[in-house]
Amino acid sequence: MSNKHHLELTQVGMDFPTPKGPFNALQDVNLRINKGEFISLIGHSGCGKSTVLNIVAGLYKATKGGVILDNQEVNEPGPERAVVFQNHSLLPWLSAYKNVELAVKQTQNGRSKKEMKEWVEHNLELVHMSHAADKLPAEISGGMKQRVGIARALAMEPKVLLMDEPFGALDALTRAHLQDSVMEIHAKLGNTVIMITHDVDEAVLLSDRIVMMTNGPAATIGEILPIELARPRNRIELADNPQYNHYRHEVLKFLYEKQRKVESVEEHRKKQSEQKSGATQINVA
Ligand SMILES: Nc1ncnc2c1ncn2[C@@H]1O[C@H](COP(=O)(O)OP(=O)(O)OP(=O)(O)O)[C@@H](O)[C@H]1O
Repeated sequence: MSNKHHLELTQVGMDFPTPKGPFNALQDVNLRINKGEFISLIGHSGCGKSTVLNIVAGLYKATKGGVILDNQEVNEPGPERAVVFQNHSLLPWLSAYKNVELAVKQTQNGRSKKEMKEWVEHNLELVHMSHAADKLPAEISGGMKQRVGIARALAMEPKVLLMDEPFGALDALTRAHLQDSVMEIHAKLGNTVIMITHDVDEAVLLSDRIVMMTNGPAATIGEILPIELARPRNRIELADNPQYNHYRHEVLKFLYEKQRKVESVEEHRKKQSEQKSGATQINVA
């Protein structure tokens, strides 16, 4: 069997059951991702980005098509696909160290006590959180909690790191620091990453390719923009780089000309609450 592509989404479609009948959120989503690629998903609120991510995570089952990771069909959540959500989701009664340790214990890691300690410490070090290893989530800032969430995901040694607006709730400066850390970690570990973002600069700075989604219903991939900027990337140098600005412009053009959102935020929220009525809650920006 061919192993050319590491992660493949083929003809993925998703219908959600609603009181008014099935709602076709996604249609014909096709994407081939290579090992080590950093992919951003961008598109207007409600287009289906989280649905795509949740299908890759194995949290949702596509109603059409499917996902293959290293020649194996994805049918359920697994430690080889770790997820980082916008709201860290750390266990509040466990220290940063214990939160990471618990995640590692859930994988079949076969580490001795000493190796486990070294591994947890190593992952906290990667996200620059060694100094706060013994703090509870309530004792650290939002940015620090997000760092621990990333350490926890990385410590599981996932083949694919899935991030749903990981920096969405952070102030601009903290966000910039975390983006730099994620770029550093990606350069070091070479994980495959899929990240949802609403931030055009973040998408251009971090990605190898930006996947731009059309508005729903029946949302799909509208365009894919390869970002051919040399790494390591420096945000200050890139601010004056014409190629960087060209990429930014392409994404903005897609979002605000080609896929201009006609629906107001109010209409979107109303529609969402009607559709869900008791279904799983998702984050709305
Ligand atoms: N469990 C569900 N039941 C019914 N409809 C749903 C469900 N989950 C999502 N939807 C609908 O599917 C569409 C895509 O939702 P999704 O959350 O994937 O969008 P998104 O692009 O991630 O949005 P945002 O950027 O606001 O987080 C929306 O119209 C949403 O209302």
